[in-house]
Amino acid sequence: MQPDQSPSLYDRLGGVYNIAVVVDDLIDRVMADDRLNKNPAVDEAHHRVTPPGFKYFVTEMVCWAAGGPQQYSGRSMGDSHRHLHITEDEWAAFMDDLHQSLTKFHVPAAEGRELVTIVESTKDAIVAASPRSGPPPA
Ligand code: HEM
Repeated sequence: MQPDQSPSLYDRLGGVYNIAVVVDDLIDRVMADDRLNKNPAVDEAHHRVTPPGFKYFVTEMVCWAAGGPQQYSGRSMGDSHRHLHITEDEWAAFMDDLHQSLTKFHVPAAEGRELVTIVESTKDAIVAASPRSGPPPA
């Protein structure tokens, strides 16, 4: 970091050790969330992928998106979610899980909002890919 630059979100969150703690809690919530697992495709995938591997990819992605030195090495959000047919209600449940994890670890409001903005930026690739998410905008 240059002296005249403000610290990245990654640095303000405390780097990978802190980000991984929040992702660990979030993925535990998401994988056990009945609101998500009532979707059979999500339920199948949640029982197929291993929690450590899933946490690894999401941690890597959040670190990268927050300005850390990591390079995200997983699939695109469209490629990894298209087959899951995720609905608006399921998206809302995921965001509720995220807010619970941010609250649990007392992530400061400003940094929490920036993280939520990053996650929201993936919504079109994750939800709009679903044939069940409604008609395309006019
Ligand atoms: C309702 C919301 C979501 C649900 C139900 C969901 C569920 C899943 C499931 C089941 C998988 C494994 C897919 C498979 O291998 O067949 C997956 C992969 C993944 N998801 Fe999500 N997800 C959601 C939102 C998000 C968001 C918001 C992010 C990131 C900001 C994210 C990041 C990832 C990553 C990084 C992978 C791994 C990609 C790979 O395997 O290469 N997901 N998700």
